[in-house]
Amino acid sequence: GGLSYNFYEQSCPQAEDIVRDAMRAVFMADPAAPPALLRLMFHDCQVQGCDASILVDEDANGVQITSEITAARNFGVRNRDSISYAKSLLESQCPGQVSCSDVIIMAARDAVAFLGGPLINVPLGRRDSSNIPSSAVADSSIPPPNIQVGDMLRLFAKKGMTTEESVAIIGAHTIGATHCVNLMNRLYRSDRPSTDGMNPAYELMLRSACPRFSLTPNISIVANDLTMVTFDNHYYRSLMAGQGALAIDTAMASDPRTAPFVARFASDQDQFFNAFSSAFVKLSYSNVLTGNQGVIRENCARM
Ligand code: HEM
Ligand SMILES: [Ca+2]
Ligand SMILES: [Ca+2]
Repeated sequence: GGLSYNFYEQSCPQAEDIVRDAMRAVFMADPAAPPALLRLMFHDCQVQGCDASILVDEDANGVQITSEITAARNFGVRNRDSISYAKSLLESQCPGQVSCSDVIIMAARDAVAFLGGPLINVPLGRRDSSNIPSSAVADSSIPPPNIQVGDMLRLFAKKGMTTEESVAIIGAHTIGATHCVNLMNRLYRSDRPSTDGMNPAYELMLRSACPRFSLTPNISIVANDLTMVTFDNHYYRSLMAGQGALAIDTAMASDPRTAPFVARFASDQDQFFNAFSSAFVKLSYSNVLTGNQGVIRENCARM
């Protein structure tokens, strides 16, 4: 698809090392940065493809625009500045060569490896979008926390993923956290089913972390699994115990299409890592611009 494993061999052979070193500094300073950067990649790739549209805040003349980041579904997305930091190092070494969209992919890859996950070899050569991004498209393209299993499988099948890979890619939730605002509906809506597979003790814990009349649902967070700073298979063991924070997490453990993979990943971390790695590469191929399409932005925030 126009991407290759040695894309920067001539134009910027040290590109991957520059990004890795920059990210190591970011990750050492802020343990919440790796999950943020992994989610940033998903939310970029999900909207118009992996084209760094999520980074744009200004048009070509430097005039502020309504950017994707203002979409409600992008609530909590952070660390766009870490991408710009790595990009500025690249610009000083190899000006005009490395796209912002490739930096997003490399940073997400490095985040997974930094927290103990697989080191994923990803093809490079993406180019950046040059059309004004839309927060409305972001809100309609990024899945809601209560997405049904069937819709989730269709979403990832469009990216060529098998059911196993779809279950694996959501294993990204083995790191990071969820803000209470994304849990209130699940915990307190009146038409909630009497059981949606959530463990009662875990539900009590969530309710005390996120009280119904909380004044700080945009600030309070709960861990996505018990090892939120380790990329491991604990997430799947939590799901089997009814301890998934989001409805889609819990649903994967009981749906007959996905449950066998949840169980397998819970007992075999290597299998999770292998399926996650191939799923990550497929995600990173979403609607990429290559060749003469798009541009290499100099400033990731400006068209
Ligand atoms: C059906 C698919 C998915 C849904 C509905 C979903 C939904 C969510 C929600 C609601 C949050 C909490 C955000 C917050 O409150 O701050 C979250 C967090 C997160 N998601 Fe997903 N997600 C999905 C798939 C993915 C995928 C494919 C990835 C990456 C490959 C991913 C990576 C993450 C990460 C790393 C976090 C933690 C972020 C942090 O701690 O800053 N998610 N997700
Ligand atoms: Ca995008
Ligand atoms: Ca974990």
